[in-house]
Amino acid sequence: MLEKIAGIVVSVISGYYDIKTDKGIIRSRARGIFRNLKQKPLVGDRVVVQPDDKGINYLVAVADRTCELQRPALANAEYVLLVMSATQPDFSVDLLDRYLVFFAWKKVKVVIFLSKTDLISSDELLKIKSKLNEYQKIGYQYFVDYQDLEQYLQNNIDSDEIWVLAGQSGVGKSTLLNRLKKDISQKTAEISFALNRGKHTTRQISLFEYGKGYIADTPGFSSIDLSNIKLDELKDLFYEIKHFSKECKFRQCQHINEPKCAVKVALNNHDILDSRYNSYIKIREEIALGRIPEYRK
Ligand SMILES: Nc1nc2c(ncn2[C@@H]2O[C@H](COP(=O)(O)OP(=O)(O)OP(=O)(O)O)[C@@H](O)[C@H]2O)c(=O)[nH]1
Ligand SMILES: [Zn+2]
Repeated sequence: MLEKIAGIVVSVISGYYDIKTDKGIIRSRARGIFRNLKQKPLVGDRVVVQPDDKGINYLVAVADRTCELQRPALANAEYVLLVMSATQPDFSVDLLDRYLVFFAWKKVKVVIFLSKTDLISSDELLKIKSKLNEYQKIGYQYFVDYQDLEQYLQNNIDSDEIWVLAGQSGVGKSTLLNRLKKDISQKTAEISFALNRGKHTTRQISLFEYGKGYIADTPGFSSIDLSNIKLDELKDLFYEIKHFSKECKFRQCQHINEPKCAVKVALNNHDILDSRYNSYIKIREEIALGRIPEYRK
């Protein structure tokens, strides 16, 4: 019996899968069975590789995914590094809430990075920071300084954890990625996916090592579409609304006009931001009317 090895798909090139394992990168093919089942393995998949009697490596099993993203396709992302720009395009809590709802729905955790702070005054930065502090209270950590972010990612990206950048077009995702990649190539010269070098035929997502885990080299979520979120599940995607809703009189309270609604009480006490509650109502109406716009990357 030839040895089976567990690993993670770090890139896909013309039907070949590069699997990072304890024994280094193993280039494999996928068994036809995956194609037949329409279970095409993706970058980020946790897989098992086994050589056949001719020594050709085959991907023989793919573990269930914790989440799956499209455009570009990526499995098992644990965190999104959401890039929001201070200006060009302007910082918007409305858009931020939409992203946060989407990622909560996708079950991906979020850390926020505020880019282009060099283009605004210190007063404007203070204003944005005071808004972001409110999001920090909800549970969304944020960074405005590249060095702080870099240090955080180095120390906190956990073993085998996958991170992916996201954000509106023009906020600086590629700029940030290039900077992170440059850092890593300077600091850990020995890490390289040597098999890949110069062989990219199509531009596909791949993972580069960062901290103890990985960052995807292409931003994800090129568009966010909220229209498939169910009306009833939306409320729990706002974490602080979910938190306060435990005290609502009705278990199915939608926090609109129901009596003894703890969310409304929290809103009146300013324990929930008006802007967050308004985002909830607005997105709810859009879903109800089926007229959610698609936010392009
Ligand atoms: N001044 C300043 N400019 C920045 C910063 N980050 C990015 N830019 C500029 O903003 C523009 C857009 O940056 P990109 O990195 O291409 O943005 P992106 O998010 O990858 O954009 P898409 O590819 O359209 O999704 C470029 O001209 C960058 O040079 C920053 O921190 N400060
Ligand atoms: Zn309620």
